[in-house]
Amino acid sequence: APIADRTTCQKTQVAILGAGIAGVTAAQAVSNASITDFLLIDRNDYIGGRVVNTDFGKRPDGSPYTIELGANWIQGLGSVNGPENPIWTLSKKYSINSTFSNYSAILSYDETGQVDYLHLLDEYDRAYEEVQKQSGYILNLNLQDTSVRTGLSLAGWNPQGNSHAQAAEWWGWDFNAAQPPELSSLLFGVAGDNATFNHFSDENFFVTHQNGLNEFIQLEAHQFLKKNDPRILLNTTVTSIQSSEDSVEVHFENGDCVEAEHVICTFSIGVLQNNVVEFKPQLPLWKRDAIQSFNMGIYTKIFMQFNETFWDDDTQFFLYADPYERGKFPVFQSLTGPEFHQDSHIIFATVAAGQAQVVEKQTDEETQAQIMEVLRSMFPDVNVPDPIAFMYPRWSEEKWAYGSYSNWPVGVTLEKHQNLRANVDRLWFAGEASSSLWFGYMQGAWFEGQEVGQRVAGMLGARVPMKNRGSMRHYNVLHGTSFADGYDDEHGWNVDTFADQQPRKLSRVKAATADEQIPL
Ligand SMILES: Cc1cc2nc3c(=O)[nH]c(=O)nc-3n(C[C@H](O)[C@H](O)[C@H](O)COP(=O)(O)OP(=O)(O)OC[C@H]3O[C@@H](n4cnc5c(N)ncnc54)[C@H](O)[C@@H]3O)c2cc1C
Repeated sequence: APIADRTTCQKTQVAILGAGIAGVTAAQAVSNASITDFLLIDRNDYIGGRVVNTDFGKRPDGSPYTIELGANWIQGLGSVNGPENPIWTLSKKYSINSTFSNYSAILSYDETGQVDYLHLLDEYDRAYEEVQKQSGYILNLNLQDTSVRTGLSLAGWNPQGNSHAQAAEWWGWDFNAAQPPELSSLLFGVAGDNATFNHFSDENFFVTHQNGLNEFIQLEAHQFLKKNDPRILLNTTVTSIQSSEDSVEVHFENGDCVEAEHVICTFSIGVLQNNVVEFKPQLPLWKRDAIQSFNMGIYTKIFMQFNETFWDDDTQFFLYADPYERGKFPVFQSLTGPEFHQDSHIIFATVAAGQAQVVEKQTDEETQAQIMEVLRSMFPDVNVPDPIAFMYPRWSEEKWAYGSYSNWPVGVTLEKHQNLRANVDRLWFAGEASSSLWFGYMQGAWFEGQEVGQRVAGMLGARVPMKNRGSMRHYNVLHGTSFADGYDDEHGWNVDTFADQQPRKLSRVKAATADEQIPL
């Protein structure tokens, strides 16, 4: 638009887009570097992003419980003299209530009722130990990555046609990854598991805090922000991000805009993949490729309150093997035990990936009817009543998330993932998905936000740790394992596969340039 038509944007040094964990830690790092001229912007009306709660059900006095719709566990806590998960540290600092998740307090079921197939969980674990070894070889010897499915098969684990084994596998893999083994990278899936559960520790604490888990993020934010601080802009939806050589303009749905020296974008990759925000000029190919290559998993908790507890209240988990569909209401988790919401008669089901997608498209009534059928088959000797409260979020449809959390797919290399992390000049990216070790977890968002906040502070002249100085590395071109002239008879390649019949072979000596990487 001609200069005269343009509204003048509010100027700031750093605009941080998204006030989830990554946005808050980025702002904190900027603030800790004595840079006070920044803005923290979010379309929601609260700080916390995917750490979000809601009121649910009723206590005897009529008041509701607080339940977590997003992150619920602090995963991998830390050991006495070893490193500690920063989320655990903060949860202790702010006295967030949580309870040890006892994964041995589990019973197994199928469509005929309670059936003990828990030995399959051990069998899966033994196969998974083999997969862990494969991951180590792949990393150390620079071997080609493959899927967790392939790794499990090579380790002798084949749940085909066995619904009990499929339930055990869902419990072992999908419950955390939010995607099935065939969609998960063996190398990075296992390494990510190790980063959380070996580097820190193998415990998970389930948060029951009645002010909501995101209280720790809000209290931490208010260590450096005042109450009603004008630097926080909530209810503000970003529609476009326009980069130029010496500044970045951020435009909002309400017509306002901000001009910043640096912008830190912490939107989920679901948001970035769905083009809700327009980038002008469009992001470079290496960045768009990385964004579109990563996976966003869906993980949905379906909450129910009954007027009685018809399940064993000493048991935390009820594993269900559906005879027809893998992952159909595979786990029910009781919250009525004394360490949770005692006598609340609340239980919730978890679904992930394709099953979550189906459930999120259905009405509450449809889903409730399906769940009741499952519960009545699991407890054939009990008169299972209908729930008195029922609700679940629709993560795949939330315009500010488009999914629950990321999962590393087969085919994304460390370099391609680095392209997801890297800045494009003055535009920086951070969030759980940009963490190569802790993608999918709150701690991933925490570490990435902090690093990028420090880098931006460093660009603005602040003293920051050496390792976080300057632009982030990116790769313009990512090479495959085969050269064009290797597509020959010896490899069964005896016709030309170019659509326009124009062979465009690159020679072995000439490296591809960014231009040549334009998709054919
Ligand atoms: C169902 C579920 C279960 C989970 N379980 C766990 C768990 O048990 N343990 C664990 O460690 N982690 C868990 N996670 C993952 C954890 O919640 C995330 O890793 C973490 O919260 C991500 O933080 P973030 O800052 O990267 O992103 P976000 O929290 O998504 O922050 C990004 C912010 O950007 C805002 N935004 C997006 N688009 C726009 C726009 N156009 N304009 C303005 N603002 C915008 C959003 O509103 C959001 O607040 C779970 C997540 C989900 C959804």
